[in-house]
Amino acid sequence: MAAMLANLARPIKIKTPDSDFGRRKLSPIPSRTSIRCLASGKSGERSYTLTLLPGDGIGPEVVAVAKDVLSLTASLEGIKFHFKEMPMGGSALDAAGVPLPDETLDTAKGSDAVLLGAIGGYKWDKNEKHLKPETGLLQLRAGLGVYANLRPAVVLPQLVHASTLKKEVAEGVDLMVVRELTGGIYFGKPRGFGTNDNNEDIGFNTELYSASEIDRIAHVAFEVARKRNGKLCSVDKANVLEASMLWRKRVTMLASEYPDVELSHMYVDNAAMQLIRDPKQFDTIVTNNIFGDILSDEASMLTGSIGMLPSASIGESGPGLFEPIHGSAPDIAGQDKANPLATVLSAAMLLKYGLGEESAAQRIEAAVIETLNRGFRTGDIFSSGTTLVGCKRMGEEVLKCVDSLTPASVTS
Ligand SMILES: NC(=O)c1ccc[n+]([C@@H]2O[C@H](COP(=O)([O-])OP(=O)(O)OC[C@H]3O[C@@H](n4cnc5c(N)ncnc54)[C@H](O)[C@@H]3O)[C@@H](O)[C@H]2O)c1
Ligand SMILES: CC(C)[C@H](C(=O)O)[C@@H](O)C(=O)O
Ligand SMILES: [Mg+2]
Repeated sequence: MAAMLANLARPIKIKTPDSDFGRRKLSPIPSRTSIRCLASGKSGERSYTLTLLPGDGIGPEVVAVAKDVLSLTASLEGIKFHFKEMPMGGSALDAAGVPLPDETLDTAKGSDAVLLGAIGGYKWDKNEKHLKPETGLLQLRAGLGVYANLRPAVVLPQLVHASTLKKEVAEGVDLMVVRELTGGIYFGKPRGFGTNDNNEDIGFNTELYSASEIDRIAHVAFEVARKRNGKLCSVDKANVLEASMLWRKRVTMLASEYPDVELSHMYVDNAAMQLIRDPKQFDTIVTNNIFGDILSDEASMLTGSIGMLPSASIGESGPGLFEPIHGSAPDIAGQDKANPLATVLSAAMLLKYGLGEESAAQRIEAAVIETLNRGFRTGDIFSSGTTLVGCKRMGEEVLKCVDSLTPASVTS
């Protein structure tokens, strides 16, 4: 992680007429190039094993698009990918009886990076906890040790009209949610079911953080904020919860190591409100697992749709996990209606932060922008005057743009 943080990504500069990714510093996340080369001895070699976990619902639809985009990009950029597709979530439950088979975790651990679609669905909703697709996802995150989940929410000028917020509120939003991913109430013990003194059924979970868990996510957030606008807002519920009181104490303590970062604190209920009232007041937000889950879904709607938000999850070492923030969307699964762009942009994050392949990542980001410039929209981001397309067609249009970009039009 230290090497990764030392090698912070430069802002992306893409020479496409209407793109302003370059000005926006769209992906100010630490690059993992140096740590990867140190860890795998792969310096100079441009051949990678990628584990693909399509999952359930729209997962296979959006991962198929991202795989095609990765394959074409690789051939144009002189990279070799060896894809290993493994079962995960509900489809793994059906095939192997568990949501995360050992072979899936082992393959993921042994690869250079992991791309996940989404898991879950009505069929498995009533399963016992250990047999839920969602449990498999938590096991995957814990197994890979990816404690830092970076969820950028950027309102692209092409999609301002797709936002449910007024243009003047949404326009120019560019924030990063740094979500703690392997601790808190998702993992805290004790948890379970039981009965109380009145013999009434109870369910309980524990919001639990150790100082070291808070410190490591705070360091990531301070570093990310330092490379953005130097503003970090830590979101907690320190007026009520002990775990949040410790969170605030540790984050405040670490601030002295980052004098160039302006730290503020906000209670989560207020943060949820402020994100809608005036989202541009935020730059980098750091928060715990559950608040980050909720606030990032909220932030996604500033950008027009949850179908636009990618994410990168990283740990101290080993492969990163890259996934859209959305779920398996059972309401539209199998209908070719899903927006694949969040997964395509997650693939770009994989290239940039998982593999250090910046030029390839930029090619994909530029292709997404160009596809939007050409007016193609899935239903979730459709507005009048644009062309409504399905998931597959959107993928085909992105591929055309990947193919038509010349090295001269994609520079770092
Ligand atoms: N990381 C994951 O795999 C993940 C994340 C969230 C939810 N889930 C699971 O997904 C299932 C459904 O959960 P949910 O309905 O609360 O959340 P969801 O994100 O799947 O869907 C919420 C809404 O957003 C829409 N949507 C989501 N992604 C879209 C896309 N790419 N394009 C267009 N529209 C999109 C859906 O149609 C739905 O109306 C549940 O089983 C849940 O546990 C998984
Ligand atoms: C499916 C669920 C376990 C997951 C989470 O809560 O982390 C999802 O909502 C997400 O945001 O990736
Ligand atoms: Mg979520």
